[in-house]
Amino acid sequence: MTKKIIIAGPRGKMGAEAVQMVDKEPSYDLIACIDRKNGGKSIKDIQDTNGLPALDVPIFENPETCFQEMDADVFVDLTVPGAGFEHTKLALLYGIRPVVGTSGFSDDQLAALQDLSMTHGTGCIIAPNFAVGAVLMMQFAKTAAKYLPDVEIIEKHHDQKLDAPSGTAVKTAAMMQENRENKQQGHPDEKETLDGARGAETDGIHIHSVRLPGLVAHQEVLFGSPGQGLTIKHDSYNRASFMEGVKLCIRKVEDLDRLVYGLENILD
Ligand SMILES: NC(=O)C1=CN([C@@H]2O[C@H](COP(=O)(O)OP(=O)(O)OC[C@H]3O[C@@H](n4cnc5c(N)ncnc54)[C@H](OP(=O)(O)O)[C@@H]3O)[C@@H](O)[C@H]2O)C=CC1
Ligand SMILES: O=C(O)C1=N[C@H](C(=O)O)C[C@H](O)C1
Repeated sequence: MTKKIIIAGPRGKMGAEAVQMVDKEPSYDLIACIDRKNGGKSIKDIQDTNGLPALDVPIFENPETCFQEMDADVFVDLTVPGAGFEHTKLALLYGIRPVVGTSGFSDDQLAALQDLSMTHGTGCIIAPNFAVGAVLMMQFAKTAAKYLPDVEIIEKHHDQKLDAPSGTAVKTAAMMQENRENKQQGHPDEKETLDGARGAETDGIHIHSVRLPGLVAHQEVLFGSPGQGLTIKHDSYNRASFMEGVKLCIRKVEDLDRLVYGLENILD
């Protein structure tokens, strides 16, 4: 059966990639987009932005009007945390299943969406990373953390990224923490002579964020123990790397009646 899809953020790097992917998939129908700057136009009016095709798909500025007027099955959000949170709440209220790639939600925002999804019995997937290789990296890191509790994360992204650390790094740390003994790393008396030298820290795990032009999305998880090291590394070289994961979420969200956080929970 054809899946009717709404995408928010179509002019963005990920949004434009998702519009192209949905357009090419015979069983998907892109019925609308949400874009705060182009309400009343259609995708063909803004074609060529990040390679958008000339599609006769209406654009809504107001997400609520879009969800009210368009009878969609799935809503895909690829925007920024503030707008993404509001969009996702509204989609759940209107019974449209959200697939959210937007990163940077707070724990409170995640908990609020979890509650809303549960209350309405409407499935929702929030995936910090849609690339299957990245999800495997996180799972391998989780396994390794049981045996090698000394670990640091280096994540590297393009220099247009708004949030740091990346959603992937935060999720990797949380997954490792499920398996890792609590541990103070480094010298107990260590001092930063330059603020931030040791990166950010969550549950004793340090995360270092690199932002450079030319990069897409890359992460290394470095484990150390006396006399040995282990590095688990993943690279996304382009945004097509995320699209199989988006498709998987669009397929799986239909069967859910609650929020799932992370692609690893729905991999076949
Ligand atoms: N889960 C995953 O696998 C991946 C997730 N991401 C995440 O997806 C999100 C988008 O990434 P990317 O495409 O690279 O980012 P871009 O900056 O290229 O695109 C973001 C889009 O969101 C729009 N936007 C910004 N602010 C608002 C707002 N307040 N309301 C509505 N729309 C807004 C922007 O439009 P405007 O011009 O109006 O600002 C733009 O079209 C990020 O959170 C990123 O971390 C990225 C890659 C993979
Ligand atoms: O902004 C990006 O580009 C990416 N964001 C996600 C994140 O914050 O982890 C996923 C991927 O790393 C690309």
